[in-house]
Amino acid sequence: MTRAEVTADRSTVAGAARTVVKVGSSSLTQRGRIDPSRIDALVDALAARRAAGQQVVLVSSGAIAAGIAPLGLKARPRDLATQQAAAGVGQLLLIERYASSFARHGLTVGQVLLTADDLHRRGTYRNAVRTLERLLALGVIPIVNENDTVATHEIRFGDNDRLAALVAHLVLADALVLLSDIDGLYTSDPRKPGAVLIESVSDHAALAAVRLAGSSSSVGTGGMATKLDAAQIATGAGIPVLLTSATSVGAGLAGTGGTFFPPTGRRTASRLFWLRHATTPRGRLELDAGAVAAIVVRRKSLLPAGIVAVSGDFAAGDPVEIAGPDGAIVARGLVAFDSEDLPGLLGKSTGDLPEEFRREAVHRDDLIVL
Ligand SMILES: Nc1ncnc2c1ncn2[C@@H]1O[C@H](COP(=O)(O)OP(=O)(O)O)[C@@H](O)[C@H]1O
Ligand SMILES: N[C@@H](CCC(=O)OP(=O)(O)O)C(=O)O
Repeated sequence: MTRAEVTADRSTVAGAARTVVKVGSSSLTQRGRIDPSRIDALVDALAARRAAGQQVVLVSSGAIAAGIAPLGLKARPRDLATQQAAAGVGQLLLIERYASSFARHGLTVGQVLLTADDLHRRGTYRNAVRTLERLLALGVIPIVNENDTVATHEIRFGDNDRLAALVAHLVLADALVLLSDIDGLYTSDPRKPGAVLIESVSDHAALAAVRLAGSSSSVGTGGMATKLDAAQIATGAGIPVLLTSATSVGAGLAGTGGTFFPPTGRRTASRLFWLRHATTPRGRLELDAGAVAAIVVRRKSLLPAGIVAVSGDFAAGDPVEIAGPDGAIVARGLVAFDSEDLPGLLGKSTGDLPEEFRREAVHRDDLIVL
């Protein structure tokens, strides 16, 4: 790609009518507390964007990190219950601070806390979309975080980089800007000599050569790997991504600096887009060859008759992976039965099923072929 083309692509970030901006814990907090000056600097840049008539959705981490000092803790807690308690304390302080900082610009904020389950279920997915759209229409800045006080390891989005990519898809954003404590992706650990900033990534396969280290901060969770996963999810949904430092947010929103990821796929409004990227399917269905052909080639629903084995512990509505006779994963879907009910139904044609179980195991509207 020539430099001129890269520049043209980057202009999509500057001109985006709707942008999702994600900021990490390390860029908002210091020594277990919110750093008000960093919040103000971020808010000033986002408010300037709004003043230019562009919409912004902020995905902000920092709930756990902001709760550390107020709880008298020395470091980020390791156990889930204390993390959840810290998030309960820190999220409130964070939103309070954002609200007063945006108020300096005459802007109102709205808190949106999501769990992965909210996006799995059709009803709550639509609610989330509707609420975000209405907040934006009302001129509010939505501030999204994972609902950490109830999210356990099994039901987490994984990290807020992934959450930001899914939110960008949810609101059909025109750009995703990931802000961190580093000014972009480097060829190797930027704390060591020899690392070079990568300006643009149009071929995700080429990233295999990049050496990724963990987070350099004591409060960040994912390091670079989760940012690259997020960039891949968003660009695959047609959304350009810019990865830059929170201190360069103004330049980043103007499309300069950082690492740019041009879109690789088409824009899609599919509710099931997230399913392709769901971190942890709750179970697995193994099919016979006929059932694989039915769902993959003929795009039919999956009936209990075509399932030969079930594993995992799941409830109706949960995401499961679907494998062929050779064990290869061919699809993902939202299963319509609890795991304890399915084994007794396998191989039976619909007419032979007890009346209360006479339905598809995975409806084709809830199925995504990989
Ligand atoms: N190849 C790399 N390029 C850039 N940063 C890297 C790389 N490998 C590891 N990192 C580290 O990843 C960190 C950012 O991740 P993290 O701390 O989780 O951020 P955040 O809290 O902003 O989400 C950087 O501070 C950097 O030290
Ligand atoms: N939801 C968590 C953030 C988890 C997370 O991904 O943090 P980070 O790596 O700083 O973006 C919190 O607010 O503490």
